[in-house]
Amino acid sequence: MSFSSLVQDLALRDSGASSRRPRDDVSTTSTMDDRASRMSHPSRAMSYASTSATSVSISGEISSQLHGGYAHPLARTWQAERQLTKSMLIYPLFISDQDDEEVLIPSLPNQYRRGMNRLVPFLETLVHKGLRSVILFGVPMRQGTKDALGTAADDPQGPVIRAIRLIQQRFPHLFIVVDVCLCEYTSHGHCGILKADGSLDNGLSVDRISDVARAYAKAGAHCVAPSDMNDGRIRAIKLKLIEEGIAHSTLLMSYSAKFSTCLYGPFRDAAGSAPSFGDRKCYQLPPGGRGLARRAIHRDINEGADVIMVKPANAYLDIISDAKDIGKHLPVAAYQVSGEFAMIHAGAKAGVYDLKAMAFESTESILRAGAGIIISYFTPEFLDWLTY
Ligand SMILES: NCc1[nH]cc(CCC(=O)O)c1CC(=O)O
Ligand SMILES: [Zn+2]
Ligand SMILES: [Zn+2]
Repeated sequence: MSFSSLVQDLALRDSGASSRRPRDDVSTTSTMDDRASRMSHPSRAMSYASTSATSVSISGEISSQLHGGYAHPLARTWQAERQLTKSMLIYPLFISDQDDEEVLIPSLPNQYRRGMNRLVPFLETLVHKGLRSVILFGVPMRQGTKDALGTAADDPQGPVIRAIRLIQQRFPHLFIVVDVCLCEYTSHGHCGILKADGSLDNGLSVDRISDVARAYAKAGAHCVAPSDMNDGRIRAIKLKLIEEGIAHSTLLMSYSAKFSTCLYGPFRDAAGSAPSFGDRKCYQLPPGGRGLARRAIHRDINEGADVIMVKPANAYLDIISDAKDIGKHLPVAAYQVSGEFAMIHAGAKAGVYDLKAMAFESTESILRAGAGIIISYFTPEFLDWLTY
């Protein structure tokens, strides 16, 4: 049989099939019974046999038939290398030093800044729905708490250390990540200690940041995640965890590829961490700097990071893919940041798309790029939307 007559033959058989049932609605109307009867249909079996009998390679008209591979909803899930599950999600919490506070953050839809006394009832509901992990950000609201050294960051009576202890005690199965940075605690709002000329003093900053990380880990954090971007902080933190005898039980997640972006605006509103002068362009990465991100990822792996993070996520999928490629032996995390979340909400509100559909699509694209851990403000919604 010639190739063209084979194709004609297959086309005829196909049109025979479509006389029983319209071809196009396979995905919506096919039932298992329907499927089973088609599978065992003798003419079907013959057409497969005749395909292999001729030495036609799987090309052209035959390999162009893709729809069968994803007609069924289950088959569609098989097309993704990773399925979104509840255990991939980390939920950001803003913890204020005003114990009774529960204040909506205007630029960050449905997100609140909460004091200690509001934490347990709020988390109770989420834990019941399957929440596995949170990332904590401390927000000192009290006047006079901030200084040039960010002293309040590791205050044992400050919101973060108290929240670590409380959460660990009340929700022993919740994995506690703590963001480690000074910008929420410094009077100038930068992510470290400054020199007289206003630039970061890398040595002093790394020393201070690693002390803060050690304090959080000692208080019971399962994971410390430095977001400051000072050079060499991963190594310094790892050494202090080893010195403290807790390196074996503390995960070190590095914000390795953290870009300087306009997408952190709502977070800075929430945490009150906008710099009082200048910007973060000399320590956070320039958005075009793919090579720089690759170098930072390599460096942090060599310095002892257990997980590498890319942030923001959706506009940086190539970086996530690079991270997966460079860090073959490490899990990759991605942070869908405040501005991305606010943007998705704004689009939905403007009628551009359905919020849930976009929440899933944006998250699935992050997984597709290579991340297996996602820090997401959509976590409470996903706990409702996902079954496991
Ligand atoms: N170092 C602080 C920090 N840690 C996490 C975020 C951003 C998170 C978000 O936008 O959701 C920021 C903001 C910044 O660097 O200015
Ligand atoms: Zn910072
Ligand atoms: Zn931070």
